[in-house]
Amino acid sequence: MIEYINVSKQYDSNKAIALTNINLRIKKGEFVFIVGSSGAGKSSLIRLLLKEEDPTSGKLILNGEDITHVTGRRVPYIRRSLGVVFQDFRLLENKTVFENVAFAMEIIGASKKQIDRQVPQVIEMVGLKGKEKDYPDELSGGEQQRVSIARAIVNKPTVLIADEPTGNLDPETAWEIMKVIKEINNRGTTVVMATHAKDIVNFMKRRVVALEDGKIVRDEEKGVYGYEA
Ligand SMILES: Nc1ncnc2c1ncn2[C@@H]1O[C@H](COP(=O)(O)OP(=O)(O)OP(=O)(O)O)[C@@H](O)[C@H]1O
Repeated sequence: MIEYINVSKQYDSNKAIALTNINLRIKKGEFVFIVGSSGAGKSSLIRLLLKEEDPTSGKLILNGEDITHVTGRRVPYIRRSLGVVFQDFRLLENKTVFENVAFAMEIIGASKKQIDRQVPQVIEMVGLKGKEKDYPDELSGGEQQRVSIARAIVNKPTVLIADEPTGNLDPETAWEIMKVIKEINNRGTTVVMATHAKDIVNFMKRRVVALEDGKIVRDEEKGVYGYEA
């Protein structure tokens, strides 16, 4: 469902190559950790999938569609099948928990009826029932990340992409967030998670793809973090 075929990315012709000949196939329902030191290319790999950047060469397939080069108008439709969670939550501070999640549905033109049905469901799923009317600044970091996860999954994406989702959280809260992400994966959503969280990767025993200097140096079915940091 996600396929990188010989993908390379160079941001600037006089700069180093961020990704070199990436061949990676991720099946529906898989849980994949992307690991590697800072600058190894994890975020670049994700940005290509989100169509924030085009590959310099190679081919990128998502759900059977060639998305290597797509025109601007098609990009929002591609993004609908991708839910994204970032390290820094990126919530709208002037909107409540409910409104933050509802906004993701409003953007794609969902009806009020659909919103009123789906938003409470995902808010409950991420464990925030009772917090619907709270604003982000009234929530803990872990709770804010739960809101951002609810927002990412409310439109039922086929893939959840998480770029360092536990990076701003203490270890205990990080585990709580991982439980939520794991549950989303158990319900059938593919998860691609870039992370430096060694303990989490080692405990989960999921597929691990390791990048170094823009190249895949390891791809293991039940992998470990494999670095000391
Ligand atoms: N917008 C950009 N313009 C130019 N070069 C970039 C850009 N984004 C990333 N790079 C370069 O591409 C390489 C890979 O960076 P990338 O951000 O993908 O690494 P990363 O593994 O996600 O790192 P981190 O763990 O710090 O987030 C680095 O050499 C970086 O300097």
